[in-house]
Amino acid sequence: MQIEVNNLVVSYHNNIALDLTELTIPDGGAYGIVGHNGAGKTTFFKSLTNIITNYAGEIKIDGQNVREQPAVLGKVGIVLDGMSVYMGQTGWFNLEYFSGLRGNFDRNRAQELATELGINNVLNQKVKTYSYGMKKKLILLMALLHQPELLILDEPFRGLDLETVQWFKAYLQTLVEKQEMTLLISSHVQSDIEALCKEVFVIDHGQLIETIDLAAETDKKLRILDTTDNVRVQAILTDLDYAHDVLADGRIQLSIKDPNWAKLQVQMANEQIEINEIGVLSALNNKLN
Ligand SMILES: Nc1ncnc2c1ncn2[C@@H]1O[C@H](COP(=O)(O)OP(=O)(O)OP(=O)(O)O)[C@@H](O)[C@H]1O
Repeated sequence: MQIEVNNLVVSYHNNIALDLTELTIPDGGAYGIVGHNGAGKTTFFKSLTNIITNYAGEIKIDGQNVREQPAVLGKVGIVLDGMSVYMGQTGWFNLEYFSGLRGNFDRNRAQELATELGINNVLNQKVKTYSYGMKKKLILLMALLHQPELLILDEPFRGLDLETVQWFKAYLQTLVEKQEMTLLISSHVQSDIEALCKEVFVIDHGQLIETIDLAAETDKKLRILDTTDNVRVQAILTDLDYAHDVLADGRIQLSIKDPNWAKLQVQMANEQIEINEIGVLSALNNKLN
């Protein structure tokens, strides 16, 4: 589902929390919304889904104005961090109750998804007996029940164990690739965003400050190089006419796609310069936390 935002301004008590002049998110694929704490990510997600409606400007999903034609949100699933469910009721009760709000409940589909998510055996228990991860999976299940064409996930991995996060990422990738879902996801963890998203929108103080094409970044194969003699390596790079940058801490940023990469390695070996570290440089560095 395509999202179009025009002149969106959201304020809390006269303080502007979000001010997006223009933002278009194409249909299909996974997109990251990143930014420091308080940047406006959750506010953006809430506005997209009519949880917040008191704003100036316009939001369209698949050409429908969400405030005026909220039916379009029937195809949208959202999981906000800290979303609440009825803790004193069972998982089944919550699934039926929240599905009922949308008008129908497909028990078989719920059962299938619960099995995939590994929470089928706890659905008869009260939610207050669930672990944090189980509760999060229950909320995800609610969002997936209606086969959303757009899934919005706010910090979906926070508090989950590594194994669950890995499973969850693979599951989301399948949804995006095989079911052509559009995924909008926020996370403060760089590797999560890099693993899933092809494009990332960076929000700062409520404004869109940058759009990063992660696929193109990966193609450039930019690396951070740290060696036993970075000063000498810089001189070699200059001699080789090898495009590079030097970071404040002396490490060197270069592309291993450069035709001189092999020559550099030979020269370093000849001069007995060793590589301490060669890490991936991401355009996302320092933009998430
Ligand atoms: N209900 C509210 N009342 C008043 N101010 C709010 C409210 N919700 C959010 N804000 C303010 O709006 C701004 C944006 O908050 P928002 O929760 O959208 O940020 P965020 O990018 O999701 O942050 P985080 O990464 O910490 O979750 C912040 O300055 C926050 O303090």
